[in-house]
Amino acid sequence: MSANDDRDPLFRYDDPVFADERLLEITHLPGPDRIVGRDEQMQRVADALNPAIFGSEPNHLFIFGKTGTGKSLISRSVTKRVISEAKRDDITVKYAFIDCGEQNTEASIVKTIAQLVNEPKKSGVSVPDRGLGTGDYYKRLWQAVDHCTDVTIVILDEIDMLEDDEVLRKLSRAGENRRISDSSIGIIGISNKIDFPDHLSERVKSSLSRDELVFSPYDANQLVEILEKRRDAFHDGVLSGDVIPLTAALAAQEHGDARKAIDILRNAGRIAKKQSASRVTAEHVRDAKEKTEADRFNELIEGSPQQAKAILYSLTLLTENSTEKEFPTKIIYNQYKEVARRLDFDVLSERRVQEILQEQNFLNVIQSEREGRGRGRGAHAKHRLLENPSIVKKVLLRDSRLAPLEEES
Ligand SMILES: Nc1ncnc2c1ncn2[C@@H]1O[C@H](COP(=O)(O)OP(=O)(O)OP(=O)(O)O)[C@@H](O)[C@H]1O
Repeated sequence: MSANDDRDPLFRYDDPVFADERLLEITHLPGPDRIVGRDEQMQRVADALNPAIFGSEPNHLFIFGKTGTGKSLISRSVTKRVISEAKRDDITVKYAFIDCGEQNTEASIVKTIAQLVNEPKKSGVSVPDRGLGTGDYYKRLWQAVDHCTDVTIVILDEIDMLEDDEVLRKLSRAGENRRISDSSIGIIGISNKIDFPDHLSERVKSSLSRDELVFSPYDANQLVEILEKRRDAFHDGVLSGDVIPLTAALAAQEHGDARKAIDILRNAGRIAKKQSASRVTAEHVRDAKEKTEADRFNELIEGSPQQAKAILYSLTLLTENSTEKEFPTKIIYNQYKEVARRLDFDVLSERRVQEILQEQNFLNVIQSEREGRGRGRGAHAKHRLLENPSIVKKVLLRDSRLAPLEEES
């Protein structure tokens, strides 16, 4: 009798494809021996954080680069190494990793850092989830930082999504302003937008001295190397010879994006497993690319209201049926009116549609550029999809309220 004979037959207990799928999950932090081609950037981050090892204030640092170029990986990896090195001299370094896309208000950022750092027995304070004003959360943060750590490293991912940059000024000047006396704080800000510092308020710009670092995209060879170092996520012999080079080539098409490469490889394995295939092949990789792009687009529009989806659908129809790529608001509006009627939606005003297009531009779903300058520029903007229309359409039609469009198309 085998070990699985008494298990519930409803489930599967073997995995013929993956040996350890977690190695391909986005939350997985690979060890230094699996990190490829980032020695120089790692050294620069280490230089900025170096004082923390002795309990002194690190230099603040902004890291820029396109998606999937290893910005958060290198920040987290070096921070962890700082923490363990400091520990050898009894220095406590803690870190808070915050995604400003999800938490963008001053109060929620301060609260989260305080909760991550705080040990109530040491600080004598608690940090409740709700019920305090921003000022009170700051007070508890200073208490927590002073009593529970020597150095706190705050990593702010997607820092350009911050609603108010005042939090940067307060965190960076906490020591100087005697908010904290026995501890210090270092900030690592991460962004895809290289011009982000230009948008900081003058107060923050002048008070936040920092180093800056740019991460360039990977080339296809580096992507191959990154994937090779995760090959052990699969059982021996499961990956066909062309799978890794093809995955790397597809991920390098727009820019060398390691996140996309790893996502495609993981999805290819999942598709193969679903089909009960014994090997992952080039065909699985191609299907996985489409799924990866659709999932990514889905993440971008997940929270969007149905009216916004109808507007995007209108832009998709225009894109599909024309050699043009960019369309003025007016044209999109005319198409939208027809789509809204077909869906039995209330028809929004042109001004509202313009606003929604601007929001989608902000979310990086579309790109909007004004034509000329001066007043009324909103109405004269031109918009284009940033994703392949067939993928956009597929994802939009996943929404059951938009599904009737599929039957008619
Ligand atoms: N040099 C590298 N070596 C090994 N794996 C890497 C490397 N760079 C990135 N990765 C992997 O690629 C994925 C994306 O990396 P990461 O999240 O650091 O990118 P990012 O630049 O912060 O992207 P985003 O702006 O989208 O957050 C992660 O799974 C990470 O482990």
